[in-house]
Amino acid sequence: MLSKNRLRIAMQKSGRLSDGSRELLANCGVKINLHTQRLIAFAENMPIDILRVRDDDIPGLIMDGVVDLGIVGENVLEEELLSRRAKGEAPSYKMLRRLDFGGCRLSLASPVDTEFNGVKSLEGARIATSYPYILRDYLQKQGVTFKPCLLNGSVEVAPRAGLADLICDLVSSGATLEANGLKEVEVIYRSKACLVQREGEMSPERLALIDKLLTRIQGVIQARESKYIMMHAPKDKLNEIVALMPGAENPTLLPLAGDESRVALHMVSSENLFWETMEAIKALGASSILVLPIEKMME
Ligand SMILES: Nc1ncnc2c1ncn2[C@@H]1O[C@H](COP(=O)(O)OP(=O)(O)OP(=O)(O)O)[C@@H](O)[C@H]1O
Ligand SMILES: O=P(O)(O)OC[C@H]1O[C@H](OP(=O)(O)OP(=O)(O)O)[C@H](O)[C@@H]1O
Ligand SMILES: [Mg+2]
Repeated sequence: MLSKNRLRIAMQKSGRLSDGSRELLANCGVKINLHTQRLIAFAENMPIDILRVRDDDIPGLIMDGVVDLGIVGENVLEEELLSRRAKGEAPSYKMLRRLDFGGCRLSLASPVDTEFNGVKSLEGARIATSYPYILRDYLQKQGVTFKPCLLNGSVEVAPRAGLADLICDLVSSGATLEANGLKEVEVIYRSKACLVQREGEMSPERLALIDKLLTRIQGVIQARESKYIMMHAPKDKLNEIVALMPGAENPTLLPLAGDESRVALHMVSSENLFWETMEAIKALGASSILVLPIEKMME
């Protein structure tokens, strides 16, 4: 039985978002044993219960106030929002933040051998999708009506099966489209995983716990996007070297024993350092360039 006093978080049980969701919570110091097939997991060190469900159910669980937080794709959240609005409901939730995984786009795709003459030419077309409301919202704004063909999975087979003229489905690398003889013709929605909170009353303790988690998530994501950079740099080229580093803060400079012309330079960069930048830094006379990952960060 779930306790009313513990924070409830819904995440995808198995699929594209489950590893990212589990890792994020683990990196935030939430200790959960998800190795078992249990659909409910209890954190050992914090008053948090995890509900492991189909991703499609997460927006509804948040909007109905069953869980306090959920980690879900923006695409699924938006579809549920539009679907409930179409039924005359007024669903609500709080978007706490976008996360750094689950990036994909919802796109229209047509068979490679057919010509695409723009969205306006789709009037009356049969389009297979699992996202009828997002698609309708997009096409309606362009004054286009279409015939939806609802499929919950394997949408890519619809044109070859003679069910539809085009599809509207999620794309990331584009490999699935290619394997099915389809080409992406229009992006209609860009999505990432996000952290969502239910509306409504919450105890001060629960709000404080959400706040703590959010601060930790910020630290985890910021650390993942940052690098610690160390090098030996010539003193007369310091400005040029620092200017090459993306998102650099003030560097720390330390003397190098037995070398008057160079210093040890340490700094945190808010982005990854590309090979090209490292080569340019080396060309300015720097050596022993190290780029290290950062585990945690707090400002
Ligand atoms: N190719 C992809 N690359 C990155 N993220 C993706 C990709 N496809 C989907 N996603 C994101 O991950 C979410 C979950 O995708 P997944 O394919 O695991 O869903 P599902 O098959 O509906 O799973 P479930 O069994 O939970 O209903 C999508 O709603 C989307 O936000
Ligand atoms: O552009 P790509 O990198 O090929 O990714 C796109 C595919 O990924 C998703 O399905 P997934 O593989 O998660 O399987 P599913 O159909 O079981 O949801 C999505 O529905 C596409 O089919
Ligand atoms: Mg699903």
